[in-house]
Amino acid sequence: MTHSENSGEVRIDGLTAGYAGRTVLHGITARLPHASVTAILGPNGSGKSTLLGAVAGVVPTTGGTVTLPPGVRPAFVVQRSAVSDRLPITVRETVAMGRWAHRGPWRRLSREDHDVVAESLAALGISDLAARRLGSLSGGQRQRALVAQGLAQRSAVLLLDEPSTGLDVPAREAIATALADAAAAGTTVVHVTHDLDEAESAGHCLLLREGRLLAAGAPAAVLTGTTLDAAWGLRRARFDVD
Ligand SMILES: Nc1ncnc2c1ncn2[C@@H]1O[C@H](COP(=O)(O)OP(=O)(O)OP(=O)(O)O)[C@@H](O)[C@H]1O
Repeated sequence: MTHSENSGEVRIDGLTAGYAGRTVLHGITARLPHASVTAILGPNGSGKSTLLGAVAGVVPTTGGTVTLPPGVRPAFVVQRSAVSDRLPITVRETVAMGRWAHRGPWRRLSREDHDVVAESLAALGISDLAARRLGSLSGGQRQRALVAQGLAQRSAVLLLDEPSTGLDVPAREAIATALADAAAAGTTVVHVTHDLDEAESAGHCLLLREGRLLAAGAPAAVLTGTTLDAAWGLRRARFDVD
């Protein structure tokens, strides 16, 4: 991971990464634009989570570079299934953990920390759930809490792995609005999604197939019949063409 002067975008150049000697990403070069929401799409196993993990710094890279804005430590919201529902913590404590990067876990939260936690809860519409135990929540409520934890980190780069998968429309809309607001405030937001409608409302899209970048750019340019056909064979299912 290297740092250099840039506007806040994330640059990925010739990135190769994988697990235990097995290469999953093969020379990905892409930009994740500043103050925008980027959607990463692709079939199961195409390397979306691996790419996000490599940008987050939790998946080791074997070649190429990820260049973050100077001094930035990305906020990373993992898949809900990766979080134990047995953790004996409340929603407020879960979101407050997002401040640990700033305070360290054993320091008292400052007034500013408390304000950021309250704002993050409000942004996801879960202020009324603050005292509930995380493990007692529905999947959608828990996912909102995890996104709020990501927001509370106030990082310039916010990475989320399938934040909306399996959620109902109000939960999806709450998350989409919170991400759009974060981008409008200058955050580089990147999320993995399987939802083409969600990708269409992003500012930028990356489409992966078998660990390679098939297309990148504005949703209208990436989500065409030709590219979707190449990725999934979906052309006839979604577009009445040919
Ligand atoms: N921790 C791991 N250890 C070993 N191999 C892994 C690990 N995580 C993912 N892989 C492998 O890497 C490849 C890409 O997986 P990845 O999770 O990045 O794909 P994805 O596009 O996010 O898939 P999905 O849509 O199913 O979530 C797959 O073949 C997967 O089996």
